[in-house]
Amino acid sequence: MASSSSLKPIFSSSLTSSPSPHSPQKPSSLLSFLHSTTSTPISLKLSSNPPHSNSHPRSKSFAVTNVVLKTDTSPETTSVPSNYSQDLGPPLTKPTILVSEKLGEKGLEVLREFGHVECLYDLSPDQLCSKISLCDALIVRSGTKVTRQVFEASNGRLKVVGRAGVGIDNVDLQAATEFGCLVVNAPTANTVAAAEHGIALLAAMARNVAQADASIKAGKWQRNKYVGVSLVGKTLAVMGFGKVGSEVARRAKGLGMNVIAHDPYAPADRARALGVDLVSFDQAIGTADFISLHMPLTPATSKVFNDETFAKMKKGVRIVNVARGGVIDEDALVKALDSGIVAQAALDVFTKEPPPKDSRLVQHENVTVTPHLGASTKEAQEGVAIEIAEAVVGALKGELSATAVNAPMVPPEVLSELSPYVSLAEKLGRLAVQLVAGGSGIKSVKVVYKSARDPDDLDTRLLRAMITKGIIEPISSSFVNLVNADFTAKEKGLRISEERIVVDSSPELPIDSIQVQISNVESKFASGISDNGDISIEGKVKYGTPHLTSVGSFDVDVSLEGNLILCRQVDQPGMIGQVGNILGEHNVNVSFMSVGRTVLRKKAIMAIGVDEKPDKEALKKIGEISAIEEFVFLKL
Ligand SMILES: NC(=O)C1=CN([C@@H]2O[C@H](COP(=O)(O)OP(=O)(O)OC[C@H]3O[C@@H](n4cnc5c(N)ncnc54)[C@H](O)[C@@H]3O)[C@@H](O)[C@H]2O)C=CC1
Ligand SMILES: O=C(O)C(=O)COP(=O)(O)O
Repeated sequence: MASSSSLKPIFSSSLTSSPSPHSPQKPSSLLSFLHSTTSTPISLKLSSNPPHSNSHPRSKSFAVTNVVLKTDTSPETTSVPSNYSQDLGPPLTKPTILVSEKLGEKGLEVLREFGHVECLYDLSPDQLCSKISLCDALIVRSGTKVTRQVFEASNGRLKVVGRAGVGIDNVDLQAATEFGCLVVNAPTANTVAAAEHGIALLAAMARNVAQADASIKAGKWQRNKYVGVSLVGKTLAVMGFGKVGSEVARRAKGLGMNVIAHDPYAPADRARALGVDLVSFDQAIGTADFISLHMPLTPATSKVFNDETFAKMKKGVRIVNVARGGVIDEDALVKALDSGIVAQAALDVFTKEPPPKDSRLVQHENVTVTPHLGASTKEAQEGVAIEIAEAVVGALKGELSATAVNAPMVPPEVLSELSPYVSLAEKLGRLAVQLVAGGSGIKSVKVVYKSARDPDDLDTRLLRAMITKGIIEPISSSFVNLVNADFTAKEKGLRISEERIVVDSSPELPIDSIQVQISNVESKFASGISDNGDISIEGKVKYGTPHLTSVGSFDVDVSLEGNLILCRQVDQPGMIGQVGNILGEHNVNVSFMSVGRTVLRKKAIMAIGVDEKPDKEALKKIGEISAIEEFVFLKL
C-alpha cells in the first residue's frame, strides 16, 4: 500500500527553510547554471521554452543549447539587446554594469551594446556597497577592493566581476566563489606594456634617469654624481616566469644580459627556448645583479622579499618591481637600501596604493617610483578594455568564460557536446534526492559515468556541478552553479565521488549513462534502493532528451519531462489502465508510461510522466489500488 507520505511532494517543507546568509532567494524552476537571483538569474537556455517555465508548459524538446540571462521585471527594465535572448516570454532587463575605474572607450562601447553601463570612479567602500545591489556586473582595475562586504551587499544580484587586467589580488575570490559570482580577468592584453615598463625601470634605474632629471630641473649639473652601471653582461633574475616575466627575459636577452629565472610552476622547456635557466629561489637571488619581480601576490608570495631573503642577495643588487608591492616587505627593503645590500630599487607597485606621502621607501634617494603604470599604455588599455568587456558580456549571457578565474573553463565544443547530459545530470540529482526519506542526512553521493571513451577524455566538472545542484537545491535555500557547486557541497558536508566506467557503446556519444547513488540513507520508495543498499537511479540521453532508465534494480524508460509518478506493483494485467483512468478523471495529462519488472507476474515498477501534479484525491485513489505496493510523486 502507498504510504501516506507519498501523498505529498517530498521535501516540500524544507523548501521553505530560511535562506542562508550566502544565499539569496531561490530562482524559479529553470536550470540556473552560472548564477541566479530573484531579478536576473542566468539559466541554461531551453531550446524552445519561454524564460519563465512557471507560467508556460514545458516544451517537449528539452535540449540545453546555451546559457542565457533570465528575465527580469524590475523597474529598471529598458530595451532588450537583440542578442540577449531569442526566447519568447516576458520582457527582459538590460543588465546593469558598473565600471568603477577608467576603462578604454572601445570596451565601454562593447558593454553599452549589451547593457546599461554606469561609470562611477573613486567610489568609497561604502558607496560601492550601496550601489552594488543594483548591478549585475562590476568592472574594476587594481584600485577597487572587491571585498566580501561587496558580495554580501550585492544581495545575490552581482553575477560577474571583471578585472580589466591581470592581478586579481584586489578581489576576494573565496567570497566571490561562495556567493556564486564569476570572476574573469583580461590576462593577455597588458603583458607587453608591463614588460616594457619593467625594462624602462631597469634601464632608468641603472642610469639614474629619474634622479638626474630631478637634479637638472632643480638647476644642478651633476655629471659625476649620476654615473650609472651597465646592463650588458650582467645577470638578471626574473622571479615569476609567466607572461610578463618571459617577455622581460626576452627583452633583457636583447640587451645582452645573462638571464636566469625562478618559477616553481613554469615549464623548463619554455625557459630553455628563450635561453633562460630556471633555478631555485636562493640561487636566483644569490647570483643576480638585477632582480625583476613578476609573480602574482598570493599568500605564498606575500613579503617573500624580507630581511632573511635580502640577506642572501649579492651586495649591491638592484631590484625592479612591476608585479605587486605586497611581495616585498617594504620596511625590510628600506633597511636593505640603507645598508647597501640593495643598491637601488625601481618600484611601480606598493603595498598600499597610493603609498603614504612620507613613505621612507618612496622618498629614498636610491629608489625610482612610478604610480602603478605598468599596464598604462594606450594600446594596452584599449586591448584590456575590449578583452574584459567581451568576457563580462559573455559571462552575462551565460557563456563559459575562457578567462574565468574561479570556475572551470569548459571549451565551447565540450560544452555543446555535454549540453543534453547537463540537463540529465541535474534531473537525476533532483530525482535521487526526492527518493530520500526525510530525516536521513545525505553525506555521500557516488556518480558513475559509463562511456565508450577513455575516462581521461571525459571532463565531468560541469555534470558534477549540475548533479550537485539537483541534489542540494530541492532541500535547501542555496543556489548552486558552476562557480560554487563544489564549495556548496563541501559546506553542506556532502561528499560527491565519481567513477568512470568504459563500456562498449558508441564513442560518438560522450556518455552512455549516468548513475546517481546515495549511500547510507533511507528511502521513501523502497524500490529505489538497489541491491547494494544505496538509492540508485540511472539515466541516458535518448534522441537529445534526458530519460530515466533505471530505478533501484528495475529497468524503466521514461522521458524526464514534467513530473513523475513511480509505482511498485504486483505485475498483473490492467494496472496501466487503472492508474491511467484515475489520472484522466482528474484531468492529469500523461506524457509517458513505462513498466519494468524483475520477475514475470511478480513485481513491476511503473513510471508515469505527468504534465500536471495530480491532486491529493487522485494520489489517494492510486494508493488505494490494491496491487500497488508503494508509490511516490516526484517533481522534476
Ligand atoms: N604593474 C602593472 O601595471 C602590472 C602588473 N602585473 C602583475 O605582474 C605579475 C605577472 O603577471 P603575468 O605575467 O601576466 O601573470 P602570469 O600568471 O602569466 O605569471 C605569473 C607567474 O608567476 C609564477 N609564480 C607563482 N608563484 C610563484 C612563486 N612563489 N615564485 C615564483 N614564481 C611564481 C607563476 O607560475 C606564473 O608563471 C602579476 O602580479 C600581475 O598582477 C601585470 C600587468 C601589469
Ligand atoms: O593587470 C595588472 O595586474 C595590473 O597591475 C594593471 O593594473 P591597472 O589595471 O593599471 O590598475
